[in-house]
Formats: sequence, structure tokens, C-alpha cells
Amino acid sequence: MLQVLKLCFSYPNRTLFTDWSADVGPGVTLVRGGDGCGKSTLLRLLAGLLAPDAGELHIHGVSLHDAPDAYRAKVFFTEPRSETFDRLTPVQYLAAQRLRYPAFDEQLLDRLVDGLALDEQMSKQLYMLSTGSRRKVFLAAAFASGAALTLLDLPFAALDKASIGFVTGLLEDASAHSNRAWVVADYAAPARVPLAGVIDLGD
Ligand SMILES: Nc1ncnc2c1ncn2[C@@H]1O[C@H](COP(=O)(O)OP(=O)(O)OP(=O)(O)O)[C@@H](O)[C@H]1O
Repeated sequence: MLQVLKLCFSYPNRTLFTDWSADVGPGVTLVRGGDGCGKSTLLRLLAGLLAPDAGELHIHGVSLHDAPDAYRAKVFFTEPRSETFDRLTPVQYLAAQRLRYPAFDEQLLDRLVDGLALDEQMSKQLYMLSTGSRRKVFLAAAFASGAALTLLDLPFAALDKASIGFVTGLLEDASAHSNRAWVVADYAAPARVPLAGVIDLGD
């Protein structure tokens, strides 16, 4: 589903990727690595939010370089630390995601809001929510989006135990998807989730 060919990317004082290639298929692929190894940067590159110095990215044959809007329309990625949506309530943020993704699953969203215990947070602006609740809103959007490629950065960070169990169950389901690819960046493999592949960036 996602093809990366000879990707190169450096920050001014650090080279992170040199001629790096990968094929990502349906199901859950783990991007594993220690602090500062480049997990979040790789997700930004795959999302088309950060321009590579060289290389090609395709989703279902759509090239980021040739058709950036069509490529980005196939990807769900809200950076967990994003402040872009701070003034929106979860209801407004989720409405915006619903408009963006044609396969957005409204019924699943209801179950996600319930399962992540977000009901009481839905009409507060995002900046008023705890880190964990903000992350849960972004996770709900990710799972409901129906995007061909969904990128999750540290999906369990700042979550309560019940939500960790719930998100693990969602990822177990995602591992069986035949039409959606999930790239999950974390320090270690999530327990119980069968992985379609592992991209190891080292420690
Ligand atoms: N905007 C930036 N400008 C310059 N260097 C950056 C920038 N963002 C990240 N870096 C550096 O690039 C490297 C990779 O950072 P990145 O956040 O991608 O790693 P990470 O694996 O996600 O880290 P963590 O697990 O700690 O979140 C780090 O050395 C970081 O300091």
C-alpha cells in the first residue's frame, strides 16, 4: 500500500535517513526505536508534512511528489503534540475529520467515544483537556477515519489503563485489516498485536 523509495532526510545538524526504502502492506507495522532515533520524523515524512531531501513515496500508486493533495488525502496523521486544533472542541475537530475522509465511520466513532470514555470531554476546547484526553480524541479520529494509511505516534502515551486495553483491542482488529495500513511508532512492540512488519530504527 505504501512504498518508500530511497528516502533521504537530514535536519541541519543530523542526517536521519539515507536512501531508505520500505514497503508497507495492510495491517499494523511497527516503527521501533529509542529516544530521538527519528520515529516522529519518519511519520511526518510518510504523512507528507515534511519534505524529503530526495526519494519517492507512493500510496496505492499515488505519488507524494506528483499529486501531493491526493497522497495526503489517503493519510490520517494528527501529531499528538499538535496545537493546531486547540481552540476546537472534540465535536468540532471530529466534524472536520469527517469532512476530510470519505470513508469516515460514524458508527465506529460512537463506539470509540464510549470506549475511550470521552463523552464528558466532547464540548470542551482541546486546550482545556488533559494530555491523555487530547490523545484519545486524536486516536478516535484515527480509528474512525477509514484512511488508507494511518500513522500513530506513541499511541499508548499518557493513557489510563482501561484506555490502553481498549486501544490494544483496536490495534488487534487493525492487524486483520486487508484494506488499511497502520504505522505505529513506539519504543517497543504493543503486547498482543500481531504485526505485519517491523521497521527498526535502532536505539
Ligand atoms: N525540527 C527539528 N530540527 C532539528 N532537529 C530536530 C527537529 N526535530 C527533531 N530533531 C532531531 O532529530 C532527531 C530525531 O527526532 P524525532 O523526534 O524524530 O525522534 P523520535 O524517535 O520520535 O524521538 P522520541 O521517541 O524521543 O519522541 C532528534 O535528534 C531530534 O533532536
